[in-house]
Amino acid sequence: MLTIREIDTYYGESQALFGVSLDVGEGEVVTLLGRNGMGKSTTIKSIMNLAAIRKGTITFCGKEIGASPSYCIARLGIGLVPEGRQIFPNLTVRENILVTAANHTGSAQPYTMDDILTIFPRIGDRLDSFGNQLSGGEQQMLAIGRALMINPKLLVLDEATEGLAPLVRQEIWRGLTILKSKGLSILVVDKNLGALFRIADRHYIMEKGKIVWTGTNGELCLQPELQSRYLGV
Ligand SMILES: Nc1ncnc2c1ncn2[C@@H]1O[C@H](COP(=O)(O)OP(=O)(O)OP(=O)(O)O)[C@@H](O)[C@H]1O
Repeated sequence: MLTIREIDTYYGESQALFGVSLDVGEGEVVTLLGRNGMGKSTTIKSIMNLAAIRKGTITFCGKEIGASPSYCIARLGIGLVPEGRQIFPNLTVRENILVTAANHTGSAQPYTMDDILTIFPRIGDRLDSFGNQLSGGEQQMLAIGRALMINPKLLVLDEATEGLAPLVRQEIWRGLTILKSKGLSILVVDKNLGALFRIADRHYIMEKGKIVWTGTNGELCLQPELQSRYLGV
C-alpha cells in the first residue's frame, strides 16, 4: 500500500534522512522506532510532502506521491495525526470532527460521527466544548477522529500517546486496536513498546536518519539487546 524507496530528505542544506525505505501493507500495523531526533517525524513529514524529498520515491496505492501537495495526499487516503495534534482550538469538538469529513477514497461505509464516538466514547461527553478546553488525551482522540473522517486507507500517527496519562493511553491503544481489527493500515510512531508489541505486525528502527533494523513483532520482542541499543529501554 505504502512503499518508500531510498528517500533523502533535507532541511535546507542539512540532510535528515539517508536512503530510507519502508513498506506498509494492506491491514498492517507498522511502527517507526528510535530515540529522539533520529528521523521518525521527518519520515512522516516526507510521506505527506511536508518535508521535500530530494531523492527516492514514495508510492501510495500504486501512485507516486512524492511531489503531490499534502492535501492531495490526504485525499488519496492517508490520514495524518500530527505531533502536537493541531486540532482547531476555536472550533467545538463536533466541528473539529466534521470540518474534514469527506469520502474522497470512495469508502463503502464512510465514517460517521457516531463511529468516532463508539471508538472514543470519552469525547462524546465533550461535543460542545472547544478544542482548547480539552485535555491532551481528549485532543489526541479528537485528532484521530478527525483523521478518520477523511476515510483514510492508511492512518499515520506521530507520537500516538506521548505525554498522556496511562488510562488515556490505554483508551487510545484500544481505539487503534479496534481500527486494526477493521482492517485499517496504520503507521505509528510511539515510545510505548509494551503497547506497540500488542498491536504491531512489523517494526522499523531509525538511527541518525537511517533505517538500521527492520523485522517482525515477534523478532523484536525476542531481542532485548536491540531494544536497549537503539531504543534505550
Ligand atoms: N524543521 C527542522 N529544521 C531543521 N532540522 C530539523 C527540523 N526538524 C527536524 N530536524 C532535524 O532532523 C533530524 C531528525 O529529526 P526528527 O524530528 O525527524 O526526529 P524524530 O526521530 O522524530 O525525533 P523526536 O522523537 O524528537 O520527534 C534531527 O537532527 C533534527 O534536529
